[in-house]
Amino acid sequence: MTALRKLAPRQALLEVSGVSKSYGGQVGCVDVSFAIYPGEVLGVVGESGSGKSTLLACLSGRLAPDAGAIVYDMNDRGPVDILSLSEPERRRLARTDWGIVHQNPRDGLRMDVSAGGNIGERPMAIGARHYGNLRTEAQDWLEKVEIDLARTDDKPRTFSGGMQQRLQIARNLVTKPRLVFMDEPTGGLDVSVQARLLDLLRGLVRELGIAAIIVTHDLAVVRLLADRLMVMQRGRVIEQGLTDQVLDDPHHPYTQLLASSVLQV
Ligand SMILES: Nc1ncnc2c1ncn2[C@@H]1O[C@H](COP(=O)(O)OP(=O)(O)OP(=O)(O)O)[C@@H](O)[C@H]1O
Repeated sequence: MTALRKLAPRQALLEVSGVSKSYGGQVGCVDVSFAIYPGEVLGVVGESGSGKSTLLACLSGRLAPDAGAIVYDMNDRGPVDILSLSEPERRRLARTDWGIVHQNPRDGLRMDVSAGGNIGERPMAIGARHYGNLRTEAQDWLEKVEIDLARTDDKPRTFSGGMQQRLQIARNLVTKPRLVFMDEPTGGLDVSVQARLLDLLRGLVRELGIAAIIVTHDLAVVRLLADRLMVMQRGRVIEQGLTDQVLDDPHHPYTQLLASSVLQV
């Protein structure tokens, strides 16, 4: 008789259950639950004020939710509720396993440190010391994000918005995090710059096998980048599923409106 091997259940990288956060009487997000697996890209869309940024801030440990659990599968410890971590532990996680790409690159870059220095900081924070290797690695990443190597020693404040955003991406990805949180990564950029940046992001995320949670109000961004999509309205998740399925066959009236407004453009 052939022995049937039992498949081990796949461990989620991040498992979120019942997360809620309000600001006084104001609803931030309500009872949000989902799981994300290694290498998967999850898009979170919704109109302004639907709770996307609140959710992202809770997930990345920048804001304490009022209720719920956020369990992250740590490399060295296995699944841990991030709310139970001490502040230094959470900071270490943010420097090693996670990346955070802010909408405004000024929030994610050190504007008074050179471009090369911005990239080298994360490897240094986890122990890299050899100057020559750090510079080579920084320049590899500048090339990956299409920034001229002649700008290695320039400060990011002398860069265009698109270059700053590409530098912020390099700074986050250099240590190959397992999970990257992105808040409107192409917001505030010209349409032509957005398209190039999206292409670049898609290539890097796929090449490195990184899981990502991307918050955006732009359906073109999720169409291009996200394997799965979660739609939020008034703080609640109203629909989630595979991106193409949700956008091509939306069930909730709000998602139908969202999908049809894109088609009409
Ligand atoms: N610091 C705060 N104090 C009070 N209310 C807040 C605060 N931050 C967010 N809110 C409220 O929480 C709700 C969700 O806001 P949030 O910023 O998470 O939405 P969003 O979907 O990210 O919006 P946007 O796309 O405009 O950034 C909104 O009603 C907002 O007014």
